[in-house]
Amino acid sequence: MIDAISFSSGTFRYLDQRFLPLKELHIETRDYKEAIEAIKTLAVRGAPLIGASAAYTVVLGLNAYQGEKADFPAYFERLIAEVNASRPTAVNLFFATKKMQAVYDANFEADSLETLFAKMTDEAQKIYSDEVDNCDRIARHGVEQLKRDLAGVLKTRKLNVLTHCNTGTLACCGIGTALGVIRLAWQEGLIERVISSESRPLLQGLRLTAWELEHDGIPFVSISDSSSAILMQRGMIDFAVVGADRITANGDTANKIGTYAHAISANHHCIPFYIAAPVSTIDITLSEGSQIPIEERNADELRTIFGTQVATPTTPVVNYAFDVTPGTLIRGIITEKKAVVGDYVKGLAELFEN
Ligand SMILES: CSC[C@H]1O[C@H](OP(=O)(O)O)[C@H](O)[C@@H]1O
Repeated sequence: MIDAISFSSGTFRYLDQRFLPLKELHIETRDYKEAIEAIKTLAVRGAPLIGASAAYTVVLGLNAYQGEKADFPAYFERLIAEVNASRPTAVNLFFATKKMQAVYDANFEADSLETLFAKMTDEAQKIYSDEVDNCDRIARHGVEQLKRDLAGVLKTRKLNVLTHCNTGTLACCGIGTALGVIRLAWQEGLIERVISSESRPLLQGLRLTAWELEHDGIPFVSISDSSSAILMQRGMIDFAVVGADRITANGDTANKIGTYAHAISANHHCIPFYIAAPVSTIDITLSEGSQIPIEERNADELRTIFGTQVATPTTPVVNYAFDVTPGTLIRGIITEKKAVVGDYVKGLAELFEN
């Protein structure tokens, strides 16, 4: 499997995704500020991977602490705030730092700093390994949902699937969320071809999903984001499955910019549109999608293409990194616990009941 991130002996190691697919550059760091910068610049990216990276970043911060135990609470509060400020939309980041905070809250008083830091390091590793396992479960639930919903088509032929951005190992720690569903469906002989939309402006689809699909030998084509509608109109897409950065209690879903347009087209053409995401991406505290903070990124991400100026430096730009697809356009939300279909308020709430 692709080695997107790892943590051992106090060192955070990551594959710098900004240079893929043309260069595979692995970076090692023990500096939490460098790790924060890697998240900010999308050297590491993808909601579940951002969560695991955030947890490892906290551990780097712990290992850098040289002070007395009495002064640690103030240091830790600043550290968590710095990590939380790195990117605003993917709720997995905050899910991870809350998990680290919980270990701190439960053990700070009783433990030495050495013992506490060891427990928090174990928690970070668990966050990572849980996301690896979640991908396998999401893939299974997703394939079973496809077999139910597309049984008619599957009687005569395999399926063509649209996906957006990158939701594979580079984004999720394991086989992927949406791309995990696609990988397992391919292995089970259900997939004819993957349609991977480029995902401007940072091209996670054209660069990263294409790289992962080529790595696996899965047939695909890359398309411009605006081409999905004509392929649907021509019957070239049977379903769509994408990832998520934050899902609210009613099923509204924030995902890479361009997702909403794909969902509108899919709805117009009666093509099922699925979200695949771990429960760690669901923010049950938000009732609907307008409450999700949408990251706006640097205008030069549009004005230049990987260092080549393509618009004037003063061209006005609006650069939202995400959009929100209403739950009403979503056929099902595939999680590691189950596929939630229909009443999202009830179905998503049940995921949090023991
Ligand atoms: C399963 S990753 C979820 C999500 O993260 C990506 O955003 P980014 O590349 O900006 O980190 C994209 O929205 C994926 O669908």
